Amino acid sequence: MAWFCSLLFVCFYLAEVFSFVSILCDHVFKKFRIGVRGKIVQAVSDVSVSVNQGDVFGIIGPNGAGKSTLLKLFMGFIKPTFGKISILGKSPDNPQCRSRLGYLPENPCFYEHLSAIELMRFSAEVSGLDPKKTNEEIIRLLKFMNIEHAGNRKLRGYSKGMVQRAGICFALIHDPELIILDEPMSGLDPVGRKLLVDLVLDLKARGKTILFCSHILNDVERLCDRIAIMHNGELKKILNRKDLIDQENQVCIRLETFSKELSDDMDILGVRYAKEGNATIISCSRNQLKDSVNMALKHGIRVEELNISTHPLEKLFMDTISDESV
Ligand SMILES: Nc1ncnc2c1ncn2[C@@H]1O[C@H](COP(=O)(O)OP(=O)(O)OP(=O)(O)O)[C@@H](O)[C@H]1O
Repeated sequence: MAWFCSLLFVCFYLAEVFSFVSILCDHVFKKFRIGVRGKIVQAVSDVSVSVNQGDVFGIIGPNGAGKSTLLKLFMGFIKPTFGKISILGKSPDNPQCRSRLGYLPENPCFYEHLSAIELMRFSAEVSGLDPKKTNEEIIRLLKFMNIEHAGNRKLRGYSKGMVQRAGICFALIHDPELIILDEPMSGLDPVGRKLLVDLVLDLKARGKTILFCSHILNDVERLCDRIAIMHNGELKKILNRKDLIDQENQVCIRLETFSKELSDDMDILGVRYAKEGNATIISCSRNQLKDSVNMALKHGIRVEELNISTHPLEKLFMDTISDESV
């Protein structure tokens, strides 16, 4: 087993060297000490994950799960108590790596006396972007996020959603390879959310790597190649598109009586039968639905309820965080 782990680790590093991996996080822990007695909060606990170049990777989890702390560790704003993080093949606090990163914090707090254009120009200069390209990008991004009419106005006069839009432009002005967004949908109206979805898809099409955390499962579901579920500082599960499709295919049928032929919970050819009070609950995939219902009707058993999974991520999320044994 030990040799297998070592081999896996070597493979991880080789992939990183050849730039297939944008983020590598290896057994990372982060503790905070709070209060005069130095009580310990374990914000991140033994998280190992890798994000491949060109992927859209989402992190979801309840409030206080450790999502923002993990993103701050990736950005190098705080250091892990234990474990190793590599961003674009370098340490997160390496300046060369910083200029290739774009970041939107959870609550953007910019100098309010600057306009959105001044803010973006500042970011572009710090990142060493060609001044000619800077002007083009400023216009393009302000237009894309639909705030070009307010580009010269001071940020102190912006609404929450406008600050968020300016923050997204700020994160992208230097055309970074890796974009880390903490709650990017926060404060955006439905039009703004749609713009952001289009923006993420455009960035993905251009080969960028995007990592974001969000509570809006709908957006996470439609954008991400992989989704990590965090709870109590731990990474409980990583889902891919196939997991979502499998879940979407799930059907739950409630029959009015418990079949006498079923002595206990049973699994027959992928169809699961369970007792719930006097009823039978059948869980199967959509293509088994017709046969399962026909069989019940043939035996004169009435179908009381039929549930077809329409929010696969929500279901997988709720199951994961309610199952403490995971
Ligand atoms: N600087 C800090 N000092 C002490 N505790 C902290 C600090 N930052 C985060 N924590 C604690 O770490 C835990 C994880 O916080 P974090 O902000 O990462 O959660 P989150 O998943 O982003 O939550 P939310 O969805 O509410 O934004 C929480 O218990 C929080 O109180």
